[in-house]
Amino acid sequence: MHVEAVPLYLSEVAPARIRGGLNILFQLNVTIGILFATLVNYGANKIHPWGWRLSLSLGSMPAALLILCTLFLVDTPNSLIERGRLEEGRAALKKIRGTDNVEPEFNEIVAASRVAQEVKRPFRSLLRRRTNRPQLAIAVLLQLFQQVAGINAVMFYAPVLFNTLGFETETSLYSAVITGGVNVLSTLVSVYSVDRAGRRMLLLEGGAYMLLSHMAIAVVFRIKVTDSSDDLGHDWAILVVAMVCTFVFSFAWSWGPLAWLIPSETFPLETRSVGQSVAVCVNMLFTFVFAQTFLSILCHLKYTIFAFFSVCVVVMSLFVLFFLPETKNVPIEEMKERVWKQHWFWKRFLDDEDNNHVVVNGGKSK
Ligand SMILES: OC[C@H]1O[C@](O)(CO)[C@@H](O)[C@@H]1O
Repeated sequence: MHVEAVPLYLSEVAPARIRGGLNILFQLNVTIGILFATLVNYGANKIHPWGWRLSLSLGSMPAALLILCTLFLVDTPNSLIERGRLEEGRAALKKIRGTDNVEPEFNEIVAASRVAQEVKRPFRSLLRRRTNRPQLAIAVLLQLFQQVAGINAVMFYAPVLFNTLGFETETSLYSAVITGGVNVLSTLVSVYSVDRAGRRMLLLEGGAYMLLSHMAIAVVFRIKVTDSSDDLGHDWAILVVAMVCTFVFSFAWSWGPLAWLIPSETFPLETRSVGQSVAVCVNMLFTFVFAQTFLSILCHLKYTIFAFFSVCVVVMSLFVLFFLPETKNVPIEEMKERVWKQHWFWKRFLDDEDNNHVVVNGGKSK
């Protein structure tokens, strides 16, 4: 529930010019959580025989903190207005913008909420109406791509992977702490640059480095890991660790945070919550599938799994190049006019909708 609600909440309250950076604070906290968990595992590994109990139970701490902090949150103006609480919505908008001059934005949200109220079944509308296809396709594909790029092969199994490269258990856990630290630092890069460089640029650049690192790992495994020995040798193992860090570094400034940010800012109000839920569902489904299958896939496919990740990165980068519109600095309720209706491919879905209105309204276009 938090994964669905937090990116949406952040995108709705943020002013357009810093929306990306603010939204990415969500993923930053995910990465801090992962680092924290890895550090706990590193320490708990030394406590016999009950260290694992400590590892598991400490997971409740961030959950408790989340519940506590949620008590202090106010509703977003968009949500208040959508539920008909106009004056409260206006007051919330003034409060979060720090100015009384909010009428233009208030009117935009009111207009969006009128359209939203006409949609009685958002989930059905999301799946059936052509006009929702662009956002739905992008949300689903970004989540799918984020996972097939191989991040959780690394995040979940880094210690096992490093172990198979010949590192001791302790060194493997330590290496996982390093990748966790790289993950946090690089997400900070994204917070800083997403509203300057734009979403497309980060995804394309990140993709290039991810490709490079996957290919390098595939080549090293191909050359050095044979059936008779799984031990790479010190220098090669260090090279692989460096490439894993490069991969995590480039993922964390690009696909990691942006697969959450973009769906949360592109859906119109009427399908925003349900669209984000679909995105979360796809992400969790593929995370689960990877968690369950990666080790046996690695045993069977060996180095070719990294070749597979490389192909995925090429496909997802081509998708960004041709099909992902830039949403930097565009106010969230203006996406339809300024983004979708201008895009060479996706605009046909909205043109059809306008034509339908003309027919339905007997020639009176809305
Ligand atoms: O930081 C890496 C983590 O981020 C996610 O992609 C979520 O955005 C997880 O699937 C992964 O474990």
